[in-house]
Amino acid sequence: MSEHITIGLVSISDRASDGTYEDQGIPALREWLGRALTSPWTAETRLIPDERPVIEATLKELADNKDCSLILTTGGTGPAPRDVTPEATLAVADKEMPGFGEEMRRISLNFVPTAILSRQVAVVRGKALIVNLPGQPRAIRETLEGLRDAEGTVSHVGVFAAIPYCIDLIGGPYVEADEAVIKVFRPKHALRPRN
Ligand SMILES: Nc1ncnc2c1ncn2[C@@H]1O[C@H](COP(=O)(O)OP(=O)(O)OP(=O)(O)O)[C@@H](O)[C@H]1O
Ligand SMILES: Nc1nc2c(c(=O)[nH]1)N[C@H]1C(S)=C(S)[C@@H](COP(=O)(O)O)O[C@H]1N2
Repeated sequence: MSEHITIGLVSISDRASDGTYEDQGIPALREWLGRALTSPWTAETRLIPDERPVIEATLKELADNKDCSLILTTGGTGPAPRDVTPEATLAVADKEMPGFGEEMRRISLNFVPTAILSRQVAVVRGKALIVNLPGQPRAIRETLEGLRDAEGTVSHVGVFAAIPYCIDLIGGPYVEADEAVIKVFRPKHALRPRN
């Protein structure tokens, strides 16, 4: 019963977008989603500078015109003057989803004490869930997949566990993932038979 999903992947970095260094954000997002998703998916990718109007226009285009049910941004969530990803995301929001930011900071504190410097937010715009992730490429896996102990058992569940059901609730496709990477949770009444 898996359905196809279009996912917007937006890397927000002055230096990656001007070629100072190679962007690792979009490759890291692609790599993680490639391992995690068992549903068919395609990506709409954008590499853009830390410019609020550009970020807002990109999020609107992906949500409104490109049929993205999920948009993951990476970068620009910190306190530096040019970090404006959360402001741009909130500016295009219909609804704020505070649980994602709260939980990602909690997960990230297991990895770095500077996790509290990320102002990352998540919002719903129309039929799209938009989630900010920090710019460090490794933060993508850390926040989406969560934390494992030495035996590989999950000790802190990543936020991706809640993303498919959120997409169900806003009228998007039914998305499934590989339990070995991330165990998606849905209430019993919302579960569909496996393919
Ligand atoms: N797209 C990216 N590709 C590779 N590394 C990145 C990327 N974005 C961020 N990083 C790394 O993570 C660090 C922190 O990310 P942050 O978003 O704060 O970048 P920054 O220092 O504001 O600079 P910039 O916006 O030019 O990437 C960066 O200094 C860089 O080492
Ligand atoms: N999981 C995780 N979260 C993290 C980090 C990280 O390496 N891993 N880096 C932190 C740091 S150092 C900063 S400054 C903030 C904001 O990063 P950004 O401006 O690149 O989005 O995210 C924080 N959150």
